[in-house]
Amino acid sequence: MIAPVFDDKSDARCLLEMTYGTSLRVVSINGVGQTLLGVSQGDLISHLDDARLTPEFSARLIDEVQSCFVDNSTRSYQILHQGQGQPVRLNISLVPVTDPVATTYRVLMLLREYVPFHHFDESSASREQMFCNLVENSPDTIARYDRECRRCYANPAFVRQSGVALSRLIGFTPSEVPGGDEMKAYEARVRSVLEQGAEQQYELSWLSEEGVERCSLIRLSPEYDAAGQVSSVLAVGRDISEVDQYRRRVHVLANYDAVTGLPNREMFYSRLRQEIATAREAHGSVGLIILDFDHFKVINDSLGHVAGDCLLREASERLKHCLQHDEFVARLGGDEFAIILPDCHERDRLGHVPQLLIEAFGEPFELHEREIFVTASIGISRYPQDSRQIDDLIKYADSAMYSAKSRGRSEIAYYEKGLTTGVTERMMLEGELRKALERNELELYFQPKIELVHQIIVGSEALLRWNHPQLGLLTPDRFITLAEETGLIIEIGDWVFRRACEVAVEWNRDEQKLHTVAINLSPRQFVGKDLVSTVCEILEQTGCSPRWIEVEITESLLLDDQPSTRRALNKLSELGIRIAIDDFGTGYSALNYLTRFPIHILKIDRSFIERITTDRNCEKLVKAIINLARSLRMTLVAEGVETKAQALFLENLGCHQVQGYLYARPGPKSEIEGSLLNLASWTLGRDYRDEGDGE
Ligand SMILES: Nc1nc2c(ncn2[C@@H]2O[C@H](COP(=O)(O)O[C@H]3[C@@H](O)[C@H](n4cnc5c(=O)[nH]c(N)nc54)O[C@@H]3COP(=O)(O)O)[C@@H](O)[C@H]2O)c(=O)[nH]1
Repeated sequence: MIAPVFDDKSDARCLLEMTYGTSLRVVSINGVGQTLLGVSQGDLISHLDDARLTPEFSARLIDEVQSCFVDNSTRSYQILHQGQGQPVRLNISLVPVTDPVATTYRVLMLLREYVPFHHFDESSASREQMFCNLVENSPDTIARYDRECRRCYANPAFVRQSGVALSRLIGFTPSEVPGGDEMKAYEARVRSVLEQGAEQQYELSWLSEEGVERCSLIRLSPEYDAAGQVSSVLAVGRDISEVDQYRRRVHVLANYDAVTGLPNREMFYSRLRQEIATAREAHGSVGLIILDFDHFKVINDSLGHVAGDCLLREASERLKHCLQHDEFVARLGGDEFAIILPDCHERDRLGHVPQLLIEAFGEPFELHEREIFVTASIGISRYPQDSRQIDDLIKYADSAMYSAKSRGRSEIAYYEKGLTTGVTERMMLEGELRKALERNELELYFQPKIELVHQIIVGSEALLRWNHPQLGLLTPDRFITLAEETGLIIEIGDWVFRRACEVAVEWNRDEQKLHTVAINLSPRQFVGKDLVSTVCEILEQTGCSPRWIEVEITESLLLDDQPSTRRALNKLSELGIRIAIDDFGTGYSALNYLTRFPIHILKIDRSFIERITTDRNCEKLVKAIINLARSLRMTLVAEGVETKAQALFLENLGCHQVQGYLYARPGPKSEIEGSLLNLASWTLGRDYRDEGDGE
């Protein structure tokens, strides 16, 4: 390693060798060294006594080298040397060079002419001035730290950036002034450069006095004294705050969701990978939860995307509150969230957290000054019980979530073998639903509606069925959401409307016997395509009177006072079509829409009817709904009446119409026609509104 150091042409260098601790010889001397000493290489390749050096020079050198040898340390001294002309004062440093050969000891001699300040010539003085200007005017911060890591120089840029007076900076270490944890770490780095003598780069971040985050990229270069020892560290820092902010922004965009601020899918994957690796090493477990809102699309379509985003943000906050510090929640996209529970087994978090999450949705969400109830379905998979593979765990939690959805709202499902076939089925159904219309596989079933006072059939609800070639008869819960999500509901909805009108025409041939057919409309049918034009076209083509038709919509459609929805409903009402609110009483607590929209019928949800004879609160609620309907002069229909007791109860409370298995299950047209004949009730259906308040 001596050669490159020794060949350096800028310094005078000479390699000395001492044998057996006494005899000293010159091994080599570079050109600068020869000039400075006024000797040639040939003169010196001998014992020093023979060389053309003064006896004082040689004696002092031998003395100093022996001292080096004794404690194997660096020595520095000054000596007057009589060269070829004027005597020169030399600064000499002796640096021991470890030599593997035990009998010889080598020392590197560095020679530098001592130049007192007044001997500087004009050019070196102006050069000094130039460097001084550069340093003092540099936009980069420049500081020097001594061996104790105390600042011994700071340029104006440094003073400006630190916001601390120069007098407070000089003589202090970074951890003393300005101080703080970041500065402690920085000081440790400066000290390591002082110890190891190797250049390093360091990114220093701190908060400015104005509370703004700043960042500097600092090059820490060791500086050596004449003895070759690191005497100080020069720290040149460039302000990269702007770059840092841009870098952070990119990091946020790449790893966080813009709507909720939660980690996104990418970050979720890397966190899950990390947790599984930790669990693998520690023989631990990880729980994965996938949570999806129920009917979010309907809310989004009916209330608009701004409200949808508000809901996502509020829900994210609620989810975060259910979790402990080491648990993790991410938004995967749409209304799908993922939660990672490390060590879930030990702490039984998997038994607890899903329930907390469901409860978090128990309170209504306030959107545009309205209260909206939203529920969520939850699917769970576990590492390592269900799988050791990340992709499998995600797939399994997803299948469990779909299984929860198929059971209804607010459900929790753990992954079980065989569930994945559910997801495959969903994908398969999507492809086949597209062809179902062409293949004539869709069919309308009908369920009669009975007027309670006279016990006569006044109409039927059209309920869609899919005669699937392999899976048999499918009810809407298997495919309506899918149709809504894929947009197929528009085409299917048109088909339903047309078919229902055709049947209404048949069942109302005898003008004396009014039989209304109720058609379910999805909120998606109100978005985009002109629903009213389609309805008018179908009515005209089928010859159906609007009086024979009712449309059933859900409350969610009315919550956002969309002008287009209001216009469509007003036009349908003006045509003579009656409008019913389906599943009334579930989900939404804002009722003022009842006065703003043309609503004619309220259908009380069957969950209330189910408990009406056993639950006092339920009874009170149904009574209140009946009174509300009466005061608004609306027809009231109770859904899901299964027992005579329920029917009697409803009749006593003054409910107008009922529908349920007690009278008839939904069936194909021909079957319903049979029961209609049997009931011999093709008499004139009566409208409570036409009769006043019906009291
Ligand atoms: N957009 C469209 N939605 C539709 C269409 N056809 C149906 N639907 C929606 O699917 C929901 C479920 O329908 P279905 O599975 O047919 O269930 C109906 C009845 O079978 C059931 N019902 C009726 N009486 C009883 C009973 O006594 N007990 C009991 N457990 N269930 C009963 O209720 C459903 C009818 O209820 P409702 O519509 O609320 O009046 C259906 O609710 C529609 O939302 C379509 O063409 N387009």
